[in-house]
Amino acid sequence: MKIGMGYDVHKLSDNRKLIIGGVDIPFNKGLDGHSDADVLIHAIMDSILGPMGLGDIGNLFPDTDNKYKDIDSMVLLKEVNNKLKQSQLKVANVDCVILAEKPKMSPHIKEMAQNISQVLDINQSQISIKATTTEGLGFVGREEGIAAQAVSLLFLNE
Ligand SMILES: Nc1ccn([C@@H]2O[C@H](COP(=O)(O)O)[C@@H](O)[C@H]2O)c(=O)n1
Ligand SMILES: C[C@@]1(CO)OP(=O)(O)OP(=O)(O)OC[C@H]1O
Repeated sequence: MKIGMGYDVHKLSDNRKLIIGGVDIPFNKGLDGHSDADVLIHAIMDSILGPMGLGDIGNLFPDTDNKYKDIDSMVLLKEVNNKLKQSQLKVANVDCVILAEKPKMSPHIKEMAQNISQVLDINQSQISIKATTTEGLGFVGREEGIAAQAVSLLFLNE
C-alpha cells in the first residue's frame, strides 16, 4: 500500500469559467490558470503521482508548454491514469475536500465523482468528495481563491 497527498490553489478571476471536478459550475467568477485551473483534479493528480514517484503535475505538464494552455484537466487526469495502468499500482480510494466560500459545491459533487471515477476506471464508491467554507477566514474566506486537498491510497496489484 502507498499513500499520496495533493494540494492546489487557484485564484478566482472575472471572465473565467469555474470548472471543478470536470463540472462547469455557474458562478460570476472562475479559476485562473494556465490550464482550465480545475483545482480538484490537480490535487487528485498530485496525490496519485506522489506514490508513483513521478513528482507533480508541474513536472509532467509544464505551464511553459503551450500544448497545455487552457487544457481540460480531465485530459491530464487520463494521462496520469495511463501512467498508473503501466505501473503495478491501482487506486484503492481517493478522498478529497474542496475549500470554497462560494458557490455551493454540494449540488455538483455527484457529477464530479462520476467524471473522476469514469476517467480513473474505478467505482464511484472509491471516491469521496467533500466541501467546506473557511468561515470567512483567509484567502478562501475573502473569495480570492479556491483550494482543494486530496489523499489517495494505492495498492500493489500482484
Ligand atoms: N463551497 C461549499 C462549502 C460548503 N458546502 C457544504 O456546506 C456544509 C457546511 O459548510 P461549513 O464550511 O459551514 O462547515 C459543508 O459540510 C458542505 O456540505 C458546500 O456545498 N459548498
Ligand atoms: C496544469 C498546469 C499546466 O497547464 O497549469 P495550471 O493550470 O497553471 O495549474 P497548476 O496547478 O499551477 O500547475 C500545473 C501546470 O503545469
